Amino acid sequence: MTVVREAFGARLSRAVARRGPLCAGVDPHPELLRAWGLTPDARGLETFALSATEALAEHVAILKPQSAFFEAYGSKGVAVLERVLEHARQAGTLVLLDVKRGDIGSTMVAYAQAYLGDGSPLAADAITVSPYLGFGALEPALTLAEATGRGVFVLARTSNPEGESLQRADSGGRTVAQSVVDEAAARNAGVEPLGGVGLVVGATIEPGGLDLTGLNGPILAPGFGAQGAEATDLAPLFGDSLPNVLAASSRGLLRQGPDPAALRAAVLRTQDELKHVLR
Ligand SMILES: O=C(O)c1cc(=O)[nH]c(=O)n1[C@@H]1O[C@H](COP(=O)(O)O)[C@@H](O)[C@H]1O
Repeated sequence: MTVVREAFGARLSRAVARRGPLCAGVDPHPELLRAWGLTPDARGLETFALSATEALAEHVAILKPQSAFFEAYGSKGVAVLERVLEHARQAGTLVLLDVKRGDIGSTMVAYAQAYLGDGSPLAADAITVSPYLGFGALEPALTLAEATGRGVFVLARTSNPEGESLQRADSGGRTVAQSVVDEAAARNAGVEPLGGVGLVVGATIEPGGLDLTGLNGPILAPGFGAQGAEATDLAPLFGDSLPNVLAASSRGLLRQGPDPAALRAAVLRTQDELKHVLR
């Protein structure tokens, strides 16, 4: 049964208005577990991920657990991820599950059901998807997300240097990345206050080369913090689209733990920096 839920764009806009545009990543790297005095095993993962979620969730609009760090511990790790999703829900935070899925359409149906289907144990408010098997192959995820009030964030220009040669390649007079932007913009046209098809554009990339003006959707900007991007990089990069940007940071925040007060202080500090830039 599909639960009728308000559209993702509306839910996200409200959350950002209330808590600011920071997306806190929950990336349980083994070295972070060790730095928190935990063993890099399923038990350490559980303590790390649940403590981080508890400390961060109430203070940010959206939380982004990175699935791979949970999958690495097999079924026990996935069970912890399910608990993170539940905890975040209870804290009233939206969850963007970072799984970067993208497959042929018939398989995409199954991925969509797993992460965007009502009643699925791993259902989140939104997921990251890769369009590099073709934007059209994402259709099952886009359709189910829209039907269930969920969102997707499509990789356009990623924060890693290796992405550039593929994403900036020419695709009939525009870059491949721009073609992804244009497809997402077409899906979001006319939706108020914001469409549910977001993009991922790394905060580390050079400004220019991507026209985001017609997107009418959220833009996740990872690379903030540990990968070197700073709040002051956002305005030159995103220009008029700045109000739709979610700055994402994982290790930059998590390295401040395990003290919950220190984690919260890092969130508040980062939100303050963003506030100055985004106004
Ligand atoms: O989709 C993502 O979240 C993502 C896209 C991208 O282009 N670059 C990128 O770093 N990410 C993710 O964002 C997070 C960045 O982590 P930190 O570098 O620790 O802040 C990781 O979970 C990455 O997988």
